[in-house]
Amino acid sequence: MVAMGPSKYSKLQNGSDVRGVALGKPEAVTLTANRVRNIAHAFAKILKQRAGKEGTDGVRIGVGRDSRVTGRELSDEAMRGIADAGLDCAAFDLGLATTPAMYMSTITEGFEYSGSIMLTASHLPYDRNGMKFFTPDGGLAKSEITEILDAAEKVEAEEAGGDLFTGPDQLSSASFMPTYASILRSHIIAEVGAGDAPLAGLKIVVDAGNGAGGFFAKDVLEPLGADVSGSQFLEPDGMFPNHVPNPEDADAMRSIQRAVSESNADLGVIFDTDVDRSAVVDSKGMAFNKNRLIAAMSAITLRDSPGGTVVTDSVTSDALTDFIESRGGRHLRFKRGYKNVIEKGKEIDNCPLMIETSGHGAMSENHYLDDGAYMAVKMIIEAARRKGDLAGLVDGFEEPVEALEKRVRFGDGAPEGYGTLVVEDFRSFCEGGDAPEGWVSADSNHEGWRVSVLSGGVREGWVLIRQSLHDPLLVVNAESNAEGGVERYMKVVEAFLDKYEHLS
Ligand SMILES: O=P(O)(O)OC[C@H]1O[C@H](O)[C@H](O)[C@@H](O)[C@@H]1O
Repeated sequence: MVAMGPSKYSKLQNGSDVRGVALGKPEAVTLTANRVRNIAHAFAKILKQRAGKEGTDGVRIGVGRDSRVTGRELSDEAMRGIADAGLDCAAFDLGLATTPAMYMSTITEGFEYSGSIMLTASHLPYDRNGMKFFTPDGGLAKSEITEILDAAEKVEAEEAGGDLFTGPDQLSSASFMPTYASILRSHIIAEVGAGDAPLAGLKIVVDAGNGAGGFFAKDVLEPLGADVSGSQFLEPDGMFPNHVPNPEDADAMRSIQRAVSESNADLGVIFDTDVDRSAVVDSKGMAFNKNRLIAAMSAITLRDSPGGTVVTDSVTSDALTDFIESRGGRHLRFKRGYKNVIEKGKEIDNCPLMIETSGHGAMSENHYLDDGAYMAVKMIIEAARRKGDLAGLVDGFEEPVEALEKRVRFGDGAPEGYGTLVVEDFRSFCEGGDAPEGWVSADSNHEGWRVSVLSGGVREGWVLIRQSLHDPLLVVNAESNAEGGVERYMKVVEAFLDKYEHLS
């Protein structure tokens, strides 16, 4: 008997998102227009079932997209798929939008959609696209995405995605981004407390990387008095001709640092394509991304929520823990994956901030929503209050001298659970006395295995080996406060990994 591989729909699942190739040779395209239509159809039907149970009538779903070249076509298909789910299903085209705004459209008065779909593949190349789903309860979980994809597969099998029900009343367009921008503006006005032009005198450069974030300069900052001249790549362009829209990317960060310096700005803000992530640069060019952004956001939130817990992903620096503790907080270094981080935070009393080094950051005060624009707003409010001095916010936080991330792929034939097996071995290696002197298991290990490297009894660095969340590979992270330290640790790791035949 031939074993069944994963279905074409289930292969589109990437954690709590749908992702695939949307452009290219037909045989390479996995996220076809037809599949998007069937997936949206399945989402609408699932919402309909839920609405039926709750005794409410009708399902209204908003559809937004980032600047990708395939965005409009796929959005049109998603709209049809929703309308085809029944006469009581209506689809609203929200046009160019951001991922967090799509969630906000489900809870904002006057819109209150039953659900929303965002077409985006975040920072991935121009030929990819994807789908994110929201209801008023938040972003859908991994298990719900599996449920939708299974149902979509059935829709395809039954060929039920025809034009049977689509009537003109079921397809409309609506404008939500101006409402969302006004929510952000009101927050800045209220928090800075300096009238209706609280950003007058501040020069802020925005880099939207040709994604969906251009509205932030024109509709949020400028109306509040900020000078946004010098902003760059605000025009949506799905070929992303300037740099990868990704605040984790070194070239992207250099680009905004250059823009801040050339235009003598007080601040720079950079977004990823769909604006669920952001980073900031101060007037001296200091980058607030990764650990430093977490430190800054921790300082802000712990001031307002004393003694709170900050949940982060697993690859954060030891110095970040020290910093959070120095501000009276507790650092829970959890797992990679923004959903993991946010869901963990929801379980904890007094957890104001859940944030990843990738730049996904959510706050309990903002619906536990990872919103890059909201995080930028928090940093801008702080900059306005402190007359631009963001460096003072992270006083005492030190970046490590060296840091490295290495991704080690599994070769063909690697058995199921290979990553877990290697990680378990690494744990035994560290705990069984085979590791070099000074390698001690870290206090908390929620994912993979992390060791602290001590030198003369003093913490010098750390190493973490973990299975990647989405890919068949191991990720090794190492940081050291000693020059040459990372190279030393990596020699140990490479010698350890050498014996595994399925690692390339
Ligand atoms: O495990 P990795 O391969 O490093 O990927 C993990 C990362 O994947 C995506 O980028 C998600 O948006 C992040 O939330 C997550 O942390």
